[in-house]
Amino acid sequence: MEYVSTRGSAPTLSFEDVTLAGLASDGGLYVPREWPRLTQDEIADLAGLGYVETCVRICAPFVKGSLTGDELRVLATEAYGSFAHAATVPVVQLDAQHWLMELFHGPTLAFKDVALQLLGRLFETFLANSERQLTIIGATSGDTGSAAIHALAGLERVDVFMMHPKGRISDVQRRQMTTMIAPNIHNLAIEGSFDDAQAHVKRMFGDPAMNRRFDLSAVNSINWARLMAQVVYYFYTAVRLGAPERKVAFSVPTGNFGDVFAGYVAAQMGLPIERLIVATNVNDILHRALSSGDYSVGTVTATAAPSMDIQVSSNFERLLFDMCGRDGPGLAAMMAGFEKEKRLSISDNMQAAATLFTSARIDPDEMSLALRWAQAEAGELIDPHTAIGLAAARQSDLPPHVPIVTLATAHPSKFRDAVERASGARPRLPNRLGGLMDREERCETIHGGYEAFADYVSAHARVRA
Ligand SMILES: Cc1ncc(COP(=O)(O)O)c(C=O)c1O
Ligand SMILES: N[C@@H](CCOP(=O)(O)O)C(=O)O
Repeated sequence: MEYVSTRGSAPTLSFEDVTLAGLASDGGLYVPREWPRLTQDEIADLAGLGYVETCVRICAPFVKGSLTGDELRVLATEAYGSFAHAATVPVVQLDAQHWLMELFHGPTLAFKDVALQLLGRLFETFLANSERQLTIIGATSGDTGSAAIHALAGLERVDVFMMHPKGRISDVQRRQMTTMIAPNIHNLAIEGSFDDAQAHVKRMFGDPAMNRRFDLSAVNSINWARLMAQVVYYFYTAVRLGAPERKVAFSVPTGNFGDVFAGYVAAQMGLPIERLIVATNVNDILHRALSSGDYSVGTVTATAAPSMDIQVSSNFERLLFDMCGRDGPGLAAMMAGFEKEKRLSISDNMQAAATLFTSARIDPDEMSLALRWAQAEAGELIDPHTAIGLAAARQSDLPPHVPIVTLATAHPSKFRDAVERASGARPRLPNRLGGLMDREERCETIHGGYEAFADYVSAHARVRA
C-alpha cells in the first residue's frame, strides 16, 4: 500500500515509512492512495473471530509490503494481551437501541491504548531494521500522552517529548504520564491549551533546523497507523451486532476527529454504517462545520470532558481531502487560507460528500443527564466524554430498529471528580493501577512558546552517532 499526502506534494511512502514519519513534509497528513474494499462475504466471515484475528484481516491491506499477516498477528497478540478484558473491546447493551463499545480496558483506561499498544510495537519492529533514533513530539489533552508513554517508556531508539496543557487535565491523566519515570520520557506542561501544544508539534515538523538535527516522528493521530488500528473496532463491533446484514450507527465523542474518521474509513472499506454521529462538547467547531459549513476557530473553553477541549481538529483535513475529490493542491491552498484566517467555509458541494455524518453539540447539563441516565437505566457509570456521545445518540432521529453504539472512550475513574459531580458516585480506580496516586511525579513546565519548547527538545533529545 502506498500513502499520499492530503496536500499533494510530499513524496509517497510505504506503510513502514509513514508509521515512522509523522506529518508529511508539505504539512499534510498521510492517507492510503485508495481505500481498500472488503466484500460483504469477507465482512460476514469476520463473525466469531477474536479481536486479534479481526485486526489482522482489517489491517492486512494497509500494511501490505511492510509486514506479513503473521508478523502483524504477533504484534497484535502482544498488544491486546495487555488488555484486562477477554473480548479486548466488549459491547454492553443499555436498552433496546443503545449500546456502549467499551474501549477502555487497556493499560491507561482510554481508547488510545487500542492504537498505541500496537503502534509502540510497530515502532520497535521497524526501528530494529534501521539505524534511526526517533524524536517523538506529541501534544495531549491527557489520554494520548498517557497511552503513548506507557507504550514507549524504556525504548532505546525513541525519545518522547509530550506536552500537555498545564492544569487542564485530570489528576489521574497527569499522574499516568508523570509517574512513568524513564530516561526516554519527557513530560512537559505548557501554559496554554491543547491547540497551542498541537500547533507547536506541527510547527516543529516544518522547522528546517529541527528536521536537520532530529528524526522527528508522531504518536498523535497525525500518524496514520493510529487510525488504522482504530478502524478495527468498528468492524469487530458492527459484526457482533449483525453486520453486514444489519446496519449499525455509531456515536463518537469527538475532539481531534481521529476516532470518528476511523469509522469513516470502515465505511469506505465496505462496512454498512447507517450513520456516524459526531458528538462535541461546547468546543463545537466540528458541529458547526458539519451542520452549516462553518469551520472557524473559537477560543477553547475548559469543560468536564477535557480531552475534547479542542478547536483545531487535525484529522478533519483527512475528511476534507475526500470531500474535495482528493485534490491535494486545492486542499493545500484551502488549508493555507485556514491557517491564516482561522476560518474556512465548506461549500455545499463538499458537504454533500459527507452525508454519512450528523453532529450534535452537547452542553454540560445534557452531558450530566446522559451520565445519570446510563447509571439509572442500565447501572453503568460512564465518563463525561462517553456521556457526550450517549447524549448525542439519544437525541438522534434514527428509527428504533437501528442499533446505536456509543464509543465509551474512557473509564469513568479517569475523570472521577467530574463523574462524582454529575452522578454523586465516585468511581474507583481499577486495582491494576496500583499506587498511582502515591508515586513520585516528574514533569517540566515550559515557560514561553514554540522557541522554549524547541530549546527543551534540542537540549534533551538523543541523536544517533
Ligand atoms: C476520552 C476521550 N474521548 C474522546 C476523545 C476524542 O477523540 P478524537 O480526538 O479522536 O476525536 C478523546 C481525545 O482524543 C479522548 O481522550
Ligand atoms: N484527546 C487527545 C487529543 C490528542 O488527540 P490525538 O488522537 O490526535 O492524539 C488526548 O487525549 O491527548
